[in-house]
Amino acid sequence: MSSETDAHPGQPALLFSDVSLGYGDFTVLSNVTMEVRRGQVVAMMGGSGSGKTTLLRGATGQLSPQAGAIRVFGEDIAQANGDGVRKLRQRMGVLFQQGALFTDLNVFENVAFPLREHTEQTESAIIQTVLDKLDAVGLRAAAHLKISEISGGMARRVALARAIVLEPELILYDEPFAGLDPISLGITAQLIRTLTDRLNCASVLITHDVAESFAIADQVYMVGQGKMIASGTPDDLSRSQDAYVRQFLDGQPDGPIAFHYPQTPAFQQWLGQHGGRP
Ligand SMILES: Nc1ncnc2c1ncn2[C@@H]1O[C@H](COP(=O)(O)OP(=O)(O)OP(=O)(O)O)[C@@H](O)[C@H]1O
Repeated sequence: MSSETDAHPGQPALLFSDVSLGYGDFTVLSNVTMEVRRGQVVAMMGGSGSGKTTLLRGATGQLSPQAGAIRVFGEDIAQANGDGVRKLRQRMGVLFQQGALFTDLNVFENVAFPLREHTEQTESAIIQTVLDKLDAVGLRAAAHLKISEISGGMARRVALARAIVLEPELILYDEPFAGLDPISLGITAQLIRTLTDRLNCASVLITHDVAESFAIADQVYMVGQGKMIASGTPDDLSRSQDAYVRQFLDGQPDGPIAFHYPQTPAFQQWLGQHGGRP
């Protein structure tokens, strides 16, 4: 696929080497190793609470690993100083679940915002770039609309145009398909693939959606039970007989993925303080 035409085959845009991540002395995921190269779409999958968002926080440097190293464009992000992290983040686009558009700005100004903040481009260059990015998401003719005048699916696409306006080398998408109707979902998935190919960037999707992500991903990583459960191409995973992978892909209610959040000492303590029965 497109990874074969990778313009930068030498160095992954994102590399996790034997990484453990968590909060305080609670470890969410251990020994995670994965890489994402330019031109690749990589899907990061796992059940609710398995640690997908935690991985994303590691990639942006919001969370330092408890063990191992996270390299962004070859640099250890946990070792970088404030200025270094800012420079790395400028080369990344992050699309959060709630696209958080500015409701007091119209569509055009929302997409123009990062250009005004981070570049010295002239007004005519800004108009050209913003219309070009809106065109890439099919919303050139919606430039003048207020945020209150566009649908939820359109708002996602505006947020996507804003995330790519600085032409990032790495884009992280947090649940890009959540809450979209089947048509918008298919359009968004194809957009992610097309933009990855056009910008030759590396794209990481955090998602539960098997069908859409398998249709566009070059590589899939699946986390669960505190570790990396499986990795491979969508075809590799589709053929897997691993019980966790099968339960996740087939959406079976019974299997190794527990419905109940596990009881922790902190919960037992809270319950005791509130007079609940164990
Ligand atoms: N700020 C935090 N402090 C302490 N624990 C946290 C924090 N954020 C997340 N967790 C815990 O880390 C674990 C993984 O959460 P995370 O949000 O990474 O899961 P997820 O796979 O993204 O889930 P979902 O698909 O439901 O969004 C959970 O047990 C959660 O309770």
